[in-house]
Amino acid sequence: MHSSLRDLLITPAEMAAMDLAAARSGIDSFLLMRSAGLAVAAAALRRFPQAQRYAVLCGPGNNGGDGYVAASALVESGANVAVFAFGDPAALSGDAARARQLWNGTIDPLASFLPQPADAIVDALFGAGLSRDLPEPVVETIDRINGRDLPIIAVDLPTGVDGRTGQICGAAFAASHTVTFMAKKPGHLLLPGRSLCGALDVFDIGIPARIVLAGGKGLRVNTPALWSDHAARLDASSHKFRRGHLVVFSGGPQATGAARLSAAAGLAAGAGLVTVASPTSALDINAGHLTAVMLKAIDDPPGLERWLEDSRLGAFVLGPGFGVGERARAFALALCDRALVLDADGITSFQQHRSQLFARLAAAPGRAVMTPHEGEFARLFPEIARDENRSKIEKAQSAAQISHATIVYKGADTVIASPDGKVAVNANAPPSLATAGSGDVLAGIIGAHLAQGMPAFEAAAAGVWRHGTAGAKAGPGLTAETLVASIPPLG
Ligand SMILES: NC(=O)C1=CN([C@@H]2O[C@H](COP(=O)(O)OP(=O)(O)OC[C@H]3O[C@@H](n4cnc5c(N)ncnc54)[C@H](OP(=O)(O)O)[C@@H]3O)[C@@H](O)[C@H]2O)[C@@H](O)CC1
Ligand SMILES: [K+]
Repeated sequence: MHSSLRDLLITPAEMAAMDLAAARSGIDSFLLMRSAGLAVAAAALRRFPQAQRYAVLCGPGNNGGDGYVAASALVESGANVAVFAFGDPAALSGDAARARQLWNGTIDPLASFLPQPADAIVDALFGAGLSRDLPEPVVETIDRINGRDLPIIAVDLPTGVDGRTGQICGAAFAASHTVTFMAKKPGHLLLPGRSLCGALDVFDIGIPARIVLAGGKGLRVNTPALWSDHAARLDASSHKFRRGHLVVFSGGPQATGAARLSAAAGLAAGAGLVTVASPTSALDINAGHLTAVMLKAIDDPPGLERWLEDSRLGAFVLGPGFGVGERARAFALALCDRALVLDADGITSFQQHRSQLFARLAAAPGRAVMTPHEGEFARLFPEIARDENRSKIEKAQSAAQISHATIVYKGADTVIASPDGKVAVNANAPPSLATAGSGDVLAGIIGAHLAQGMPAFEAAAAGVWRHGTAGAKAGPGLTAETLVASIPPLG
């Protein structure tokens, strides 16, 4: 695959537009379907050579067309193949009708398909063109097959997974393997779709990279390619590779641990100096637990304003363990024109005061990152959260636009979106990352990046990636402390 396509995400609508552009440039669309079907057949033979029968399930559109090509290729290679169709195969049109003519065997109705113990199933029922909930007979077939521990190769997407959103349209195959074409789709990365794809292969069927790149809207998988330039610049301009002053705000005497965890993560992630800003009432407790991290008493907004006159303070993390309420709002509003990670209680504090925060962020030239998990996202963006039509990517994009902050919409499929339209989906987080204190560590890493001068989107994307890598390195029994110890180098 062309290297520039490796991290690209293409929605089904963009893919359809690219097909048209490819056809207009003189590329024969049937040859694309042929390449797609051959890639599926090759994957089936390579992955499941022990199958006694390949059962190819074909749908009413081009996904089905890929299935007929694959079925013919499998027979040519000597395999035992049976084809089952949903809908009337005689009603196929265009390339799919042409592909069907390649198939010389019988075509049985989908409803008659009885899985056998040594079957491998090729799922070519619906792919990118799925536009509504699956019809009942298809749902019944999926229910009959899922859970029987048969290998399933999905063509493009497991039938039932919406390629734009990753949501399930009534039911979906749980595939062992998915073969898609040219570039990944959002539904391959967003949950629950990602958990249904099995191993994912992206196969180049011959649409020129320039057409694919021109047709994509800049959706990306979060990898170092997105932000490594900024990391390299830091490396070059800082001989110690540690710089910037990060401030993390502590809660009261009963709630200091979260801030210290963020501070420790910030230090481990490369901030040159880290200060915990603590209420006087919690100074002794914080002092008893801090060594390399400094401590400063900050009790109220006037005290904060005076301290902020020191321009060497680079970036701020506000939220972990801080407490919800008026004080959090006053502190956050005072920091909007700086580099700020607003997390946890800092976000929840604005549940009833959203427009005040968004207006301040719109007016302020700072670098703001907000890191809501699903519950916090719904508190700050209730209308967007409720809209079942939008994908998680689209929700994060809308939230970034209306809030004027970079949004890190957390989860196993974290999405990072900036107000100017940049967006990335993260895919390197192990399930064990969902542990107490994990979010505090993430906020600290992003804060360190901001303190080092990275732009907000890149700071956030790099933070999410390093956090995921640290999770993988710390292993299944990770705690927030081992996570901090496992943060990998930035460059
Ligand atoms: N460049 C590429 O990427 C290439 C892609 N290729 C392949 O093409 C696939 C996309 O093909 P596609 O657009 O024909 O869509 P597909 O998924 O077959 O379904 C469409 C059909 O299903 C119907 N339909 C939809 N939902 C339904 C429902 N719930 N219940 C019932 N019917 C429903 C819909 O009818 P309609 O919505 O119009 O009523 C239409 O008839 C793609 O996934 C890949 O495998 C390759 O061939 C080569 C190049
Ligand atoms: K499919």
